[in-house]
Amino acid sequence: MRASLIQIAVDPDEPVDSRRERAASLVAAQRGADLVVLPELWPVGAFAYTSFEDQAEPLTGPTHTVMAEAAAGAGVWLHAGSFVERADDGVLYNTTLVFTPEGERAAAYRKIHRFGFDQGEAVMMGAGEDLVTVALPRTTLGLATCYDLRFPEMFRGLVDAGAETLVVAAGWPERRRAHWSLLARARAVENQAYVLAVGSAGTHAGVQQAGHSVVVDPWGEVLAEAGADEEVLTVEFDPAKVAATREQFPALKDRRLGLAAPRIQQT
Ligand SMILES: O=C(O)CCC(=O)C(=O)O
Repeated sequence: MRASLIQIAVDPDEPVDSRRERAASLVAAQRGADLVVLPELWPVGAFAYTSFEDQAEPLTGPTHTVMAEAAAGAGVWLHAGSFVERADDGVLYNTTLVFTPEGERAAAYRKIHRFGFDQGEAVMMGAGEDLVTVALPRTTLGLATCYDLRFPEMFRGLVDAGAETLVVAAGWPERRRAHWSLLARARAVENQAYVLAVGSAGTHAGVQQAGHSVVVDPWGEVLAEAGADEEVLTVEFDPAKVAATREQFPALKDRRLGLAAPRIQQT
């Protein structure tokens, strides 16, 4: 399979509509790829909290329209990163869209773990409740967004639901880049799955982005890694390696705690 990770730069001086069109052009240029992935909140910027209300869109708003057309135009599976969704009840969500090569929406995932502790996204947005997987012809994707990367139990849940390729769309800050690289590899090794982690470039509301999108194989080897600036990271990977790794080194079969309610000894 060939995947293209579009590490788009978010420049506050670039109008959102222009960036949407630019993202669509970048997707169009990936014809021939099986899967194209964009990062978290690239239309508005992951840390541009003061713009969330103004830039919120319904599920089928402008980002949905432009990305559906881009997927169909390029004939690719498109993980369109995430955007600020305003639900019918007015609640905002950090929502990821996935489209088929025909431009049909295959999935929508609302970020489960909101970042910011007592501010920003954590107080401005609702939390998703559902784990989401998407069956492609040769692999099953498990969807995660940025801060989700810190929660291994979520990834184990995705693996239990059949995910073999874990896609993390992020707007990860440069100052915690070491965590990004380490956690992406950890999630791949512990789940014996591919990890496609795509970040953004540029500076969102003063927060320098880490870039360094990375693709890790089920053995923990880094297959490809981007630099800090805008770029498209293209990688070929063999989905069959997930089953082969799980068969050759069947650590997932040795799990104990999921089998029954664990006994807890407290002294
Ligand atoms: O966990 C982190 O260090 C970064 C998370 C984040 O920036 C986000 O979820 O938007």
